[in-house]
Amino acid sequence: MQAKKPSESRTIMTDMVLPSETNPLNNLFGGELLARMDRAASIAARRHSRRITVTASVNHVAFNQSVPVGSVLTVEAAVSRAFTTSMEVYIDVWMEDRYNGKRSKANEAIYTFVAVDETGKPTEVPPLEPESALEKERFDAALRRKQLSLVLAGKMKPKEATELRALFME
Ligand SMILES: CCCCCCCCCCCCCCCC(=O)SCCNC(=O)CCNC(=O)[C@H](O)C(C)(C)COP(=O)(O)OP(=O)(O)OC[C@H]1O[C@@H](n2cnc3c(N)ncnc32)[C@H](O)[C@@H]1OP(=O)(O)O
Repeated sequence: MQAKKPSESRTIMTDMVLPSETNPLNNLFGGELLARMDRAASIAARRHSRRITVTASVNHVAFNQSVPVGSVLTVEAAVSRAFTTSMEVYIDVWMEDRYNGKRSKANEAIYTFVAVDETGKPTEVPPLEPESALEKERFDAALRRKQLSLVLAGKMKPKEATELRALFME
């Protein structure tokens, strides 16, 4: 299968924060943000694989900054590494200040998607070829994150997580 670049899966969704999506402090619900990220990441995984994709795990989410009602939020997702049937998707969330238009990083998350056929059976995806320094950095660390996710899910024995263990031996 021919390798693809992260730019081929990059998905950018911009939308505003409505009052119905906020908590009593008038900030965006965490669950609403997770759903927006899932939608963008799912499209990125589909653009990379051209297959049906399912969310296998949410590996990392950091709510660094609250997002007030009325904010304009941009969710940017791209495949950061493809394995055999799974893809890691890195999501950056940017917030635009409603008064001065200044853009700041509001959130970051990493999701894992698996490409499946019509029967739900995992199916192979094209490899990923990172280009920029940031894409290469995310690509390199993705294997350790996959191993951590599998260990936490009870799908891999810690002693088999060679690259992850090496991180703690340095
Ligand atoms: C084109 C443009 C227009 C597109 C326009 C479309 C718009 C579209 C909008 C849709 C809007 C939103 C859509 C969201 C998508 C859902 O929300 S999907 C619903 C939620 N997710 C699910 O229901 C998934 C349920 N789980 C499953 O089906 C199975 O567990 C899975 C994920 C297929 C994995 O099955 P399995 O038996 O564990 O398979 P296995 O062969 O062991 O593992 C397969 C791969 O998954 C990896 N894996 C399994 N578990 C984990 C884990 N916990 N952590 C990391 N990796 C894991 C394995 O390592 C393996 O990776 P590879 O080494 O092959 O790369």
